[in-house]
Amino acid sequence: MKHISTFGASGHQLSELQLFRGSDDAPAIARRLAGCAVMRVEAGQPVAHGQQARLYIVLSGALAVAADTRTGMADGTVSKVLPGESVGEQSVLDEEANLASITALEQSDLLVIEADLVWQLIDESNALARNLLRLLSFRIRAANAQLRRRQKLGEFYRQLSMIDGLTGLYNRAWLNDVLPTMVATAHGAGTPLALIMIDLDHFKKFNDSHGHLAGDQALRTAAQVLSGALRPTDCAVRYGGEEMMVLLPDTSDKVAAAVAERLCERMRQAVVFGDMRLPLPHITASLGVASLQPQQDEHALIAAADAALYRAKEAGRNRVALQEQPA
Ligand SMILES: Nc1nc2c(ncn2[C@@H]2O[C@H](COP(=O)(O)OP(=O)(O)OP(=O)(O)O)[C@@H](O)[C@H]2O)c(=O)[nH]1
Repeated sequence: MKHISTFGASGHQLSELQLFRGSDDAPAIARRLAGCAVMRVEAGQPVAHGQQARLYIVLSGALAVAADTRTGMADGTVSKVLPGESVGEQSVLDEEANLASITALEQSDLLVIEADLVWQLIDESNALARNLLRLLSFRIRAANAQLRRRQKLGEFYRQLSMIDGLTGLYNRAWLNDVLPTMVATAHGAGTPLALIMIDLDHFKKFNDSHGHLAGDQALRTAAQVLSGALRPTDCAVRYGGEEMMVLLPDTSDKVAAAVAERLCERMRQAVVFGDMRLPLPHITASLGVASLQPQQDEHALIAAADAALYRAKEAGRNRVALQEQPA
């Protein structure tokens, strides 16, 4: 940055500077600014702002202001500051060194106003105070909008990490996150909670006979059967390889058993296409149903459904087994 002139000698007018628009006593303010430095900064060069808080007003050229790098808000957002616009007003107001990284996009001439003088001018000029408030309000709105965008993006990626890529069902991470709350809610409200564990039958054989890609397609088909057969409040999860799970909040054991029978039947009827012309053999599934018992936690609920599933396999597969009732 090179000192090339003062504002008074630069030929620029107060009316060019947005922050001073509408000033009641423009000549007096122009006189106060007359001795302020005009600095030249070459394209690509940083605007040195050091520890001293200063207000920079672009007289010609353009600056790029990158988002704050120290507070972790840096996300590649760059705003452009054009002639008449200012940068650094916030550092002047909160007396913090400027955290943004400012560089010249082209050769630029900048009016530099030291913090002390900015404060004196705020005391003297209502127009400057008003313009500053407007500018800050605009900046706060822009920052809020950016935060909201970032939150939405964060939520999007969070949800994405909870979805199984192959089937589109919720994954184990989602289950670990949500099931403890579902169990606590059911205990707290005294409402039932049912869980159905589903395992495709002889799936190893299916894979071995038709290939892993056909196996993947069968898993997708099974997931569609589950998603298509449930109420909006029910959730389907891919629990592991060919093991899936359905959570049925507020559902009695009798209703859950009926749902499991329906899923078993639809699974039997589902058609798996290896490609569009070639239907593969039907798949079947074994299902184990459990209902949340008093004092039971999520692990015990899963174990009960797993035990029922095991009995369904033992009894010949392609069927539903209910949890054993306490004697
Ligand atoms: N294609 C495909 N196969 C998978 C995937 N995840 C697990 N598997 C397969 O699922 C099969 C599960 O086999 P097993 O646990 O022996 O059970 P099974 O052959 O279904 O026999 P039963 O459960 O006793 O009826 C294994 O061959 C796994 O490789 C997957 O994402 N895609």
